[in-house]
Amino acid sequence: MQIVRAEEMYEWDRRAMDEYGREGYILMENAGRALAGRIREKFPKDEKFLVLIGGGNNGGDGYVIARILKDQGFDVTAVQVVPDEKIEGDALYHKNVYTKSGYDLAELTEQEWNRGTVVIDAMLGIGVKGPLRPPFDDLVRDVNLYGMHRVSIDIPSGLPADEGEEEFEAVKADTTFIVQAPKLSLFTEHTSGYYGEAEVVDIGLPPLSVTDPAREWRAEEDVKEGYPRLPASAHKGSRGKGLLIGGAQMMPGALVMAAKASIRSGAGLTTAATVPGNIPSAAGSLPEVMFMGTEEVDGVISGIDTDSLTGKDAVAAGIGMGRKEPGRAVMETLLKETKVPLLIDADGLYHLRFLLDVLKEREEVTVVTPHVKEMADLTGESTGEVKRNPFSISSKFARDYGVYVVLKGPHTIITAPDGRQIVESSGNEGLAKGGSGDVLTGILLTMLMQHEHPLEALANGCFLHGKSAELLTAGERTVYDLLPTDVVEGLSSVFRTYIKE
Ligand SMILES: NC(=O)C1=CN([C@@H]2O[C@H](COP(=O)(O)OP(=O)(O)OC[C@H]3O[C@@H](n4cnc5c(N)ncnc54)[C@H](OP(=O)(O)O)[C@@H]3O)[C@@H](O)[C@H]2O)[C@@H](O)CC1
Ligand SMILES: [K+]
Repeated sequence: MQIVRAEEMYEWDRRAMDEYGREGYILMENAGRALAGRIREKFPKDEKFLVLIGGGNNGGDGYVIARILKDQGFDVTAVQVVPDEKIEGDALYHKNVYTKSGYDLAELTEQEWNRGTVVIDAMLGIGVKGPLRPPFDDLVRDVNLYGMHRVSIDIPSGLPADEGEEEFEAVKADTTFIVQAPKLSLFTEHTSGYYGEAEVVDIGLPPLSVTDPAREWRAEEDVKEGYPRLPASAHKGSRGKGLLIGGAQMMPGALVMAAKASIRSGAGLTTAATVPGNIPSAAGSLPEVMFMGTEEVDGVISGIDTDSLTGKDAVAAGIGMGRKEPGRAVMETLLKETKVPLLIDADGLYHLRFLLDVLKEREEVTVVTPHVKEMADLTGESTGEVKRNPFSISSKFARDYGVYVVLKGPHTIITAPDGRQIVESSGNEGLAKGGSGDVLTGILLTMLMQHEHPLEALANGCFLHGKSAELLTAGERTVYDLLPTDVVEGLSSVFRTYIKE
């Protein structure tokens, strides 16, 4: 499913009319009808609806919804919150249909506020610009104040559709029925909460690609389709030989979790390279993994035998490695000498910010997997800027350095060097724990070895990780006690449920 900016949504609508000959008022009828259908399914007939209608096409949708619900016998009070001269075009057409149907408009009084049980917010859609002007400033506050169930049409009124805007006042919806395609602000941290429970409603626009490069929200079916099948003749070579590099003397756990996640997610053979002192205990807990010692200074990795890179299908480095000086040279060597996909995470990302010129020179596939803070440090932006602009900041970094970016968060945004983006939303707050990232790194290492396309590999890896958490907390675990190591064990259920034929 495409994730659109406001201007891309308008482009879609315009092409539907200009190229496909669909009249605007028919598109609005279809939109309102689809939306009313969802409202009817969600709420019992004894609810009292208050429909607030604004002056643009969002208000036009509101007129159609109010009429259809009234046609079907629902108790609906409709209020046009702007003067008559503000209603034009397709919205005016539908206002006329509404009034010719014998339906009237009410004044918004204290009584109406108190009578309603569900408010349908069709005041402002994706056309909102700048700070709210009267009467919307007061109306938005009132909608948030009265104790009705708040249903926003397309987008909570006042909320920007795109990323980036910092200051706004908006309806805090309980439910949002999004028209045709999710907008960027559904996925940005400071805006997503305003949507409440969000559902995309297909209003029947012709299937057009309006995002270029493609920007897509992953559905579960896509994962199953895109997942590489293991041939019956699979051997460890065909499943991939991966190398994980990380771990300092005081931090053995990260590498162990990543290695375990790598083999559980299907790697043929995983080798873990770490400081020699960590090997006995790590090897004891992971008999399936091969271990090799690195050079070491002050308890951290200071050098790696580049022969160990030969014969590998992918390499992941940086987890639990520490931030001491010697690590930088190790990362520099890896950037220069790794001829297969190289994934850099955690402390590796810390070192990477001093090696951006080397990164730029690298020609083979490179993947970085930052969370917001790490992304901020890599790009020199503030964490606030990254949170508000995750799509464009990821895209710029991916293009500037020719890398794949996995920006981790409640909605993980995966970006290819050409700017294509996939949002993967599986997972829950149980994953917000030290070690989750290490598990993801292990899974992604395996995915990079098994998929033909890195973007697909990374999206599927994020899915496995997030879905494992979801399945576990739907069963024995809760978001409070879930551990990263549980997520590794939970992979079996994800494979069984979503991948296995
Ligand atoms: N086109 C499509 O692709 C499709 C669109 N569809 C629907 O149309 C919606 C978009 O409609 P839209 O473009 O008419 O804009 P919309 O959100 O109603 O707002 C415009 C109104 O808001 C006002 N206004 C703006 N800012 C303001 C502020 N700060 N403070 C106060 N007022 C402000 C502005 O007033 P003005 O600036 O003119 O005084 C104008 O009256 C979209 O969300 C979806 O629901 C679907 O049906 C089908 C596909
Ligand atoms: K709205």
